[in-house]
Amino acid sequence: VTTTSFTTTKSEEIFAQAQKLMPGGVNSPVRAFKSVGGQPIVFDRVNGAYIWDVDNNKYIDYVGSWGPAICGHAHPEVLSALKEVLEKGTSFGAPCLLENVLAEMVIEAVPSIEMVRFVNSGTEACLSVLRLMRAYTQRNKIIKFEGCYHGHGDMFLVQAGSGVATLGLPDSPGVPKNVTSDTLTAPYNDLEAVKKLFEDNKGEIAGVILEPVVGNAGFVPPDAGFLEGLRVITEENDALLVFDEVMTGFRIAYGGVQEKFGVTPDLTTLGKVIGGGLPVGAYGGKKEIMSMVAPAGPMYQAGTLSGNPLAMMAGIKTLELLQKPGSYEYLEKITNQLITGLLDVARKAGHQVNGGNISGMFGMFFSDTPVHNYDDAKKADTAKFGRFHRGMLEKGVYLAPSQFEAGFTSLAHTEEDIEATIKAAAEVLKEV
Ligand SMILES: Cc1ncc(COP(=O)(O)O)c(CN[C@@H](CN)CCC(=O)O)c1O
Repeated sequence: VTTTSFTTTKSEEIFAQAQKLMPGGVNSPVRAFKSVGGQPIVFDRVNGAYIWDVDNNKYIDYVGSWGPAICGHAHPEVLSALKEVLEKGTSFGAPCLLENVLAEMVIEAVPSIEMVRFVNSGTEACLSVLRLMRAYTQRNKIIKFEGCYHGHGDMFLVQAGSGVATLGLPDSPGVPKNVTSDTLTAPYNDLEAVKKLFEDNKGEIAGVILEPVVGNAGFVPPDAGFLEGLRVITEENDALLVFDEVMTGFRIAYGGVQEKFGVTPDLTTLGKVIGGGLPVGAYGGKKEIMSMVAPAGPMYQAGTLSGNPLAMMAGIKTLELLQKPGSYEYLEKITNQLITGLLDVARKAGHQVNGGNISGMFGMFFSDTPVHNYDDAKKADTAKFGRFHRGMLEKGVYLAPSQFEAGFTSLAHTEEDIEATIKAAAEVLKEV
């Protein structure tokens, strides 16, 4: 895909103005292109696998709004369902049937979820699940993994991935030490480190929370036995196992990583895909645990727009589309074709690269060692990644603007899109 004259005049104007109005000109840090350099692209519209920016450049999109656009942007069936719901109002602040419908679909799909609560973002889901972990076990400490990102809640901003890693931030200011003193960290894929933390903090750890396939340190899948090992260790210590499937839910498989890998956590967080592009998050798990959540139980959590009909309908239609036979086989096929092609042309151009995919989630590191954890990921050549990102952008391919993010495909991506992307990469990788 080549764009004749790649001009970003309007993007630059709008972004210059944005920087006067909003910190860094964005409403989420990773969008500012800080780690890849250069001018962020201001979107005008999206459709299917494509983006058009305000200068009318067209791109093949491998970010998909960071996951929600798994059926393709602005899917006609999602939009028409939303238009119908719109006629009846946007938010009730009261029970509505659509909440039951999406809840039933989520409970039906996700092995660990017997009962679910909807919220408005992945961050909210993770904040809530953290409180529930502590309320249920009456213990305060949690284990998270270096490079994993669970939203921007204070407790999680320790060795976090995603934007925190992208910007190379130390743990964020404004987070009191006494808040993060209960957050223990271990390297991803390191069961011995987890065992040691449990030994050193006997009876004090509420549970372990992780991205069961990491997307926020770049794409880092679990080593064989890692997830199974965590399930055993948490059971041995009467601690909870929590999968943060905000990114992987309904993407790695319809039932998430827990279905694909056959390891069932006690609690799960969801987001992105289940909102079909509207603000939704969710947390759920065993009825016995979820029954602690107000008003059924004493653990408080609430939200004005939680479960609103618009967001529920966007999620319902998205999951219906994903239920169509062959969806995940298609995602696996085109995404494996993509990453195999990218790694191949990169090696042919003399670069050391590692990467892979699981279903519609992929990643590539400019690194000569396979990446098993955050330390490995940080050894990657992020400067080269930045040059690669810019080169691909100018050829009409929009990749996640950070080495510490994953890539996402959709049911709307065609084999022609994949081939065009690989062709563009072959040209760019000769120069980076
Ligand atoms: C595993 C996982 N858990 C929680 C979150 C937080 O979800 P949100 O609050 O951004 O909806 C996320 C959000 N992911 C980032 C992308 N890496 C969102 C993009 C952004 O921060 O702008 C996540 O990946």
